[in-house]
Amino acid sequence: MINLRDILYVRLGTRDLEGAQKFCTEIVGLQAVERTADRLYLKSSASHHAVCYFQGEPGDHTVAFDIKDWSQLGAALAQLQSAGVPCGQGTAEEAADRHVEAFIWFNDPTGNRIEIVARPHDAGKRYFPSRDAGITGLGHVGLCTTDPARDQAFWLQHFNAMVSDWIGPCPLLRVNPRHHQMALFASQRKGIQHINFQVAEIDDIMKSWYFLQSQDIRIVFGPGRHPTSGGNFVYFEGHDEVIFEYSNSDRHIVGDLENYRPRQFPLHPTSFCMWGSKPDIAEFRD
Ligand SMILES: O=C/C=C/C(C(=O)O)=C(/O)C(=O)O
Ligand SMILES: [Fe+2]
Repeated sequence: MINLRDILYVRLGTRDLEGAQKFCTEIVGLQAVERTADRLYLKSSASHHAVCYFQGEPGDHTVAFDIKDWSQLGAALAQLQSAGVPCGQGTAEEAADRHVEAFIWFNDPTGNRIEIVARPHDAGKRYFPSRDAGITGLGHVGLCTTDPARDQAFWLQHFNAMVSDWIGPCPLLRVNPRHHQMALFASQRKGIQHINFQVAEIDDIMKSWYFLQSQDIRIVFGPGRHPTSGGNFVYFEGHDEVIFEYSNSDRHIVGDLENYRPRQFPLHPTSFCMWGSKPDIAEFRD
């Protein structure tokens, strides 16, 4: 069993680093902390970064989690290798690029690239955004899956992942008490379906909703409220058509875990939004 602690960062290929920087700083409210000819690092908390754009193919996505016990990284790789999962050890140069001490990578059964990180670097500096969106940190990703049941079984077999709720066949998974760090949404493709940043309060979501509209940003869902995590949300389309979400979900699964039963929500619009907002997102349509 590989014990993960939390989601740490995403890596996104782009052919336009300048556009990514403009969108993420001026619209999303992330802080650019480092920019080279082929890299852009953006932060949303005390961690060195939450998003790294690299010069590459749009759609080339990676999601990283940090491992609870850094000494178990080798054992994690051995477990994945012996199960025949495509995986490998990151080089020292690749670790430096990620601002971590060490990492391994693997592909989930859909083909999503996942990295498991040991000893990620803290910044020693506060997150100081250029736009006050109220962001408190990277919350979760929606990850595309070509077979939700198969990929759920994979995550439950190898990791400390637990199902918090389902929408249709799609599980919302947690590796710590927060309601979810990853949701697997059925799709024809691999890659990140949306990137969630947590914000402090509903006011931040509504202020952003007005702000995004004033900037002609395409709102693709919300404002609304998820019955699953209980969070208020707004989703919008960003650079390279990547979808971003702000939400203020504060549901934690704690207490009598033995008897916790994940709730099954039907694949129906009310399971995505209890206020009646309709998503304009392929994977959220029933
Ligand atoms: O609309 C479905 C998504 C639900 C939630 C939630 O409960 O917060 C997400 O944000 C998600 O799974 O991405
Ligand atoms: Fe989400």
